[in-house]
Amino acid sequence: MEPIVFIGMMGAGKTTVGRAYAARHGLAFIDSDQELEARTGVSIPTIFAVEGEAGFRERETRLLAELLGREDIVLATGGGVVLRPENRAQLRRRGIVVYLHVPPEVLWERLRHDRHRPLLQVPQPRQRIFELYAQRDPLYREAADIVVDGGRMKPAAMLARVEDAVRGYLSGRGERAVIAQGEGDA
Ligand SMILES: Nc1ncnc2c1ncn2[C@@H]1O[C@H](COP(=O)(O)OP(=O)(O)O)[C@@H](O)[C@H]1O
Ligand SMILES: O=C(O)C1=C[C@@H](OP(=O)(O)O)[C@@H](O)[C@H](O)C1
Ligand SMILES: [Mg+2]
Repeated sequence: MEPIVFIGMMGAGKTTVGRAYAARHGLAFIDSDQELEARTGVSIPTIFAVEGEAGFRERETRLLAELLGREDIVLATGGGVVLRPENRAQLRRRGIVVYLHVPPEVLWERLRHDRHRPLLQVPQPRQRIFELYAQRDPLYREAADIVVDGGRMKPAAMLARVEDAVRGYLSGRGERAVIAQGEGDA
């Protein structure tokens, strides 16, 4: 099966929910940012500091193309992966793409003390989240096969919604209904 790919804003729960989804379904989990950190040996903030956002985006695009070629993985992307049209096209071509949609005020509650996201190290981080949301929400919707709405819900509740949505999506694709049944029973 092609990769199940989580997209959405910083703090939407891509890493948290993606890892849990993979564990429940016996799939390998890869987080794009963690993979970049493992390969470069430095943190995401350090990549931004040394190469700028442009350097980070180059690495992100190359890695996305590579990982979308794999089978039977769950991929958590970084929030900015949809910025490049070529990435959106790749996502649409290959991958079951799940947009975790979380409103910006909830994202802010989760991220206000976070120091690991370089784009939020600005004087007005709350405003920045709202701006990024306004810019990116249409791009996530463009790239997604499935949109899952979340708000102030625990990761387990979000995971349950994702499982329902993916199962429904797969069962609408003919032969994949068999796979979806198996996953649902797991
Ligand atoms: N459903 C949720 N409810 C509350 N906190 C969450 C939820 N999902 C994730 N979090 C927390 O929000 C932060 C960001 O989650 P993360 O999975 O890293 O998001 P992303 O990878 O989309 O940026 C983490 O501290 C995580 O523990
Ligand atoms: O939104 C973004 O542009 C970014 C999101 C981060 O990932 P998360 O969405 O997992 O926080 C990480 O890729 C980098 O800091 C840039
Ligand atoms: Mg993440």
